[in-house]
Amino acid sequence: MRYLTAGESHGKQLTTIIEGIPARMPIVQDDINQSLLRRQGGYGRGKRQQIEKDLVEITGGIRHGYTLGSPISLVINNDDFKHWTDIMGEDPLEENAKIRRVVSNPRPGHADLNGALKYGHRDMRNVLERSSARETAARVAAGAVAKTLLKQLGIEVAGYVKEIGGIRAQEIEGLTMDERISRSQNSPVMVLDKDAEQQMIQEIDKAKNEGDTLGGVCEVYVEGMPAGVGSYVHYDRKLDARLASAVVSINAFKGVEFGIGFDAAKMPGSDVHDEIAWNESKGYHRTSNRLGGFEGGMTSGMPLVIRGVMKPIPTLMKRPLQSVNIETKEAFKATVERSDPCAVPAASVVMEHVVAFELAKAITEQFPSDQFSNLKKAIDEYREEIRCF
Ligand SMILES: Cc1cc2nc3c(=O)[nH]c(=O)nc-3n(C[C@H](O)[C@H](O)[C@H](O)COP(=O)(O)O)c2cc1C
Ligand SMILES: C=C(O[C@@H]1CC(C(=O)O)=C[C@@H](OP(=O)(O)O)[C@H]1O)C(=O)O
Repeated sequence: MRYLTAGESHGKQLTTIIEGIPARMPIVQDDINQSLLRRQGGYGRGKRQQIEKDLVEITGGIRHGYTLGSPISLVINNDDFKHWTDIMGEDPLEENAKIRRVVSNPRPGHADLNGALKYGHRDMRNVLERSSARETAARVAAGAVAKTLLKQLGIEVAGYVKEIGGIRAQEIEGLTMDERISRSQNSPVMVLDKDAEQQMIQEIDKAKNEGDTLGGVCEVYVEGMPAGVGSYVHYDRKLDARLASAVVSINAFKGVEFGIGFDAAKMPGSDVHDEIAWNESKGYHRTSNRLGGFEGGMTSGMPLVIRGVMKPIPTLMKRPLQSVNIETKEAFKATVERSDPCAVPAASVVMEHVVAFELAKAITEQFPSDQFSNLKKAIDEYREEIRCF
């Protein structure tokens, strides 16, 4: 499986093309829309989300509610485009450059300057339009298709917020998967811990009033992955490594950890590793899950626990960062009209979908996947095989 996306933030639309989804898999368009709507929500979003209503149009690869095995193409319109036709529409005339509002002021913390240097764009709108996290809508659409596949194989993926602006959600023992999903989806900041929720809202409001922004940590929790998905034989087949790459590829994500993650550095080995046990009903399992469900680049059969850290949004409303105009070389402060004060809740939805895509990809590589029924049968047989191993 693989996917590509195309489209600019204020252009006409975003397109996703997904290749490798098995044929004859049932799929519901509204499930993709639910994922898109979740990504648009979350406390701390800016004014753009009031303009957009992300709904997917299926333009290829699905017929009468089933996948065909051919590439799936999905389109999401940018409703804001109607306000940007002069700037983003087709207009080759140089004298209209003013109308196109050429961007010569690179914003720190964005792709603007590095992208301009690399591609030679003197109008950095050509960089920022594509490097914008608007593209994550197209990625969520791809991930929603992957989630549909996983769910029908008994694998559930939940994404939620773990930390915002230094406020950390407490771990709640014994939550079921359904509780994780419903708690996060019924929380304005998409967090499982109700006490932390109120504090996070206060911190976001404070940052917003001060014209500042907040980052945080998102967690993705996965149940139902059989042991042995991924591989130890090559660096590029290690599933944890692939997930790390996918998570850091989300805009503004700066790091990843699995299970206890960076805390492992402070602990002795006896407190870090997960001991192996066996019983008739579960087969092999671990008595703890500190390593977050991965050993040797493969799943261990325990729930996957993956966290990603998001830096605070770089566009600051009242505390603009210092930069340099690329035409005049004069210093200026990067002012803006609109930006998200905190997009960590929305980013938790993006991370959930990005993780789902990598898991579905690994599964379809490992098991026969031309037809969905064959994939399902193969996974069921494999689960039984490893239970009796
Ligand atoms: C869901 C989401 C929404 C974002 N919204 C904004 C925003 O409104 N303003 C902004 O300056 N950056 C926003 N960002 C962050 C930028 O896209 C990101 O900092 C930029 O692409 C630079 O990428 P890098 O931090 O990965 O280097 C958002 C990121 C995500 C994931
Ligand atoms: C459009 C989205 O996020 C955008 C991501 C983004 C950025 O720089 O990454 C900047 C903002 O763009 P705008 O200036 O158009 O408001 C966000 O709104 C979205 O998530 O759908």
